[in-house]
Amino acid sequence: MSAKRPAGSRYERRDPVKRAVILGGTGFVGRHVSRAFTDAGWETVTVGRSAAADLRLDLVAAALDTVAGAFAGAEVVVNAAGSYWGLGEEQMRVSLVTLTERVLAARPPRLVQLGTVLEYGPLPPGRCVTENDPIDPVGGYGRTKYAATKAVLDSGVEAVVLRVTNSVGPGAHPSSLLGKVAYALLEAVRAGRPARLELAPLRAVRDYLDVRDLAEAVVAAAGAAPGVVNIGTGRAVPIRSLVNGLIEVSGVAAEIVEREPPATSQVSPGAIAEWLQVDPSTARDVLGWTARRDLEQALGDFWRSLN
Ligand SMILES: O=c1ccn([C@@H]2O[C@H](COP(=O)(O)OP(=O)(O)O[C@H]3O[C@H](CO)[C@@H](O)[C@H](O)[C@H]3O)[C@@H](O)[C@H]2O)c(=O)[nH]1
Repeated sequence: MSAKRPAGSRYERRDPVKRAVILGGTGFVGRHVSRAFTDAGWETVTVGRSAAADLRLDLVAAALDTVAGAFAGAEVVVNAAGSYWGLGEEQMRVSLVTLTERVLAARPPRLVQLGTVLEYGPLPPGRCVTENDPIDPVGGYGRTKYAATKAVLDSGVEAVVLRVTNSVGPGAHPSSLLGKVAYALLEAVRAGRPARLELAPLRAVRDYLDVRDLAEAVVAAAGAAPGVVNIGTGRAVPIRSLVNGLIEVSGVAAEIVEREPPATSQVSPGAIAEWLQVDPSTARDVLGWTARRDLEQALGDFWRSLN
């Protein structure tokens, strides 16, 4: 370790600022990832299709040279890109797998790939999902995310794949369960009436993270040994309690109506996994990371971010 010099001295030498390129850096998770890197002293470049991105780029359509150019000067590239809400499996294949293949073809110096715990097969209630559990995704989302992970692991690019559980916090997607609830509550506030929340039966018990904890896991992964790491809290909570918690912080009078959706409708990417709890020990040992925020805060901050 070098000796400290007085600040402002002409001998002062700062470490060069490291650059992280965040693909999908204007999305729900990507925005928080970008913020966490900035907070940790990194320079960040967000890449995405929206005008809010530092670099506006469609990673599927752009020329490979252009994608490679986006990685210039980067120490690490984070892949948090790819839409999936409301998309069929074929469309998800393009938005998640083709996109990842193109990122790999552009040879990032180092990659943190955001995968999902839905890449594993369903586990019996009470069991924690570990990195050694069988890969047997049930839905189209889990299958396509796994195909993207496999492309990463087979590519020879130095990469950490994070298999992530559900997350909530400011900017949560309007199509997610908690997004739907929050926007319905907001509409009710604006209309000055109680909310009526029509939902598929709230049977699931899931491991939920504050998205800002997830973002810190990504920063920790930027310097970690290559491999696959599951990211979650290690605690499964009934999603009904999260819905009720959100209603409570909103202060809006609400009626929940639970109804089986038609067999043909896709409720959620992970509707099949009713029980989901992550074993957080690899994340702790390999990344030195543990979730530390509580969900009440995450729900409250999400609600306040909409007002
Ligand atoms: O009306 C509804 C809507 C959803 N759910 C359930 O609520 C949970 C959360 O659903 P949702 O917010 O739609 O997200 P998931 O399908 O769980 O997918 C999220 O969680 C995955 C990991 O767990 C991530 O990989 C995905 O990116 C992320 O969108 C799931 O168990 C759903 O079955 C209901 O019970 N009723």
